Amino acid sequence: MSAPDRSLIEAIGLSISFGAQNMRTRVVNDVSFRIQKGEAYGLIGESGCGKSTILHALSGLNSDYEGALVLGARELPKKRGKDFFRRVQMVFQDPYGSLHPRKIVERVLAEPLAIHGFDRPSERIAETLEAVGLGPSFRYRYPHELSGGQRQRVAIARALIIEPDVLLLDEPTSALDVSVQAEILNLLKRLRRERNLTYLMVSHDLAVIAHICERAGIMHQGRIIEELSAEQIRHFQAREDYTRAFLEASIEAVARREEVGA
Ligand SMILES: Nc1ncnc2c1ncn2[C@@H]1O[C@H](COP(=O)(O)OP(=O)(O)OP(=O)(O)O)[C@@H](O)[C@H]1O
Repeated sequence: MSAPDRSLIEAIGLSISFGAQNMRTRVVNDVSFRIQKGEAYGLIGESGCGKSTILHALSGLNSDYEGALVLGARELPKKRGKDFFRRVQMVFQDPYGSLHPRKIVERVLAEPLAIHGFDRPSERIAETLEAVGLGPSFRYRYPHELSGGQRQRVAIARALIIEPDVLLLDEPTSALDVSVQAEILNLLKRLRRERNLTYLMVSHDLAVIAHICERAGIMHQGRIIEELSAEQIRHFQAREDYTRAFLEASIEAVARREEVGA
């Protein structure tokens, strides 16, 4: 596959290890990929293959890595600055854990606006709630008054409200029921189109990746063993035996998802 011409995000020889000295284990091994501006790129593979570890390094949650991570042609410093967080926002898997239980939605959304010095907070909160499909009444609710899908919408609104360029999506639908997953995936698809966002999405679910992403890196034991387009995924056009077996094991899930229109 030819490399994208205008990459916004790039990982170059990324390696990540955990543990002290002689107990150190390398869980991400010399991983490189490029994501074009406006593209949705997926990282997929079995549990424990290193997907979330890559996302955590890129998001600034873990600065203990080797290799380079690049945003917009500039290598990112290990300690990310405020501007990085304005441009790159993360949405986590667990919508229950990621919202503070004692903060109403309005406060959840007002905080990033204040941190990054945005004007017109009240209008921005109303606009963003509407963009994620929540009416004005949600503004004054606590997380415990929301369903899992509604919480994930709030988490997406919190990420979007400061107008980032990039969303890092860590299994954003895997904690939700299948019908709700479909709604959130469709929302993410629409938001990317409307706002020209760039996505890096991690999932163990091939159907989710094939639905959202144009390309994906198939991971196995800390490495990207192959990159495929969504089209190649749908047609099982894999070079590596491991990828073919992985695709075949996921075929039913992809077919089911297409039936429900997610
Ligand atoms: N903070 C940590 N300390 C030690 N080991 C870790 C740490 N975080 C992750 N690991 C290990 O690194 C490996 C990769 O984990 P990672 O969470 O990136 O996998 P994953 O592909 O995202 O899988 P899953 O979908 O199950 O989260 C696993 O073996 C995990 O146990």
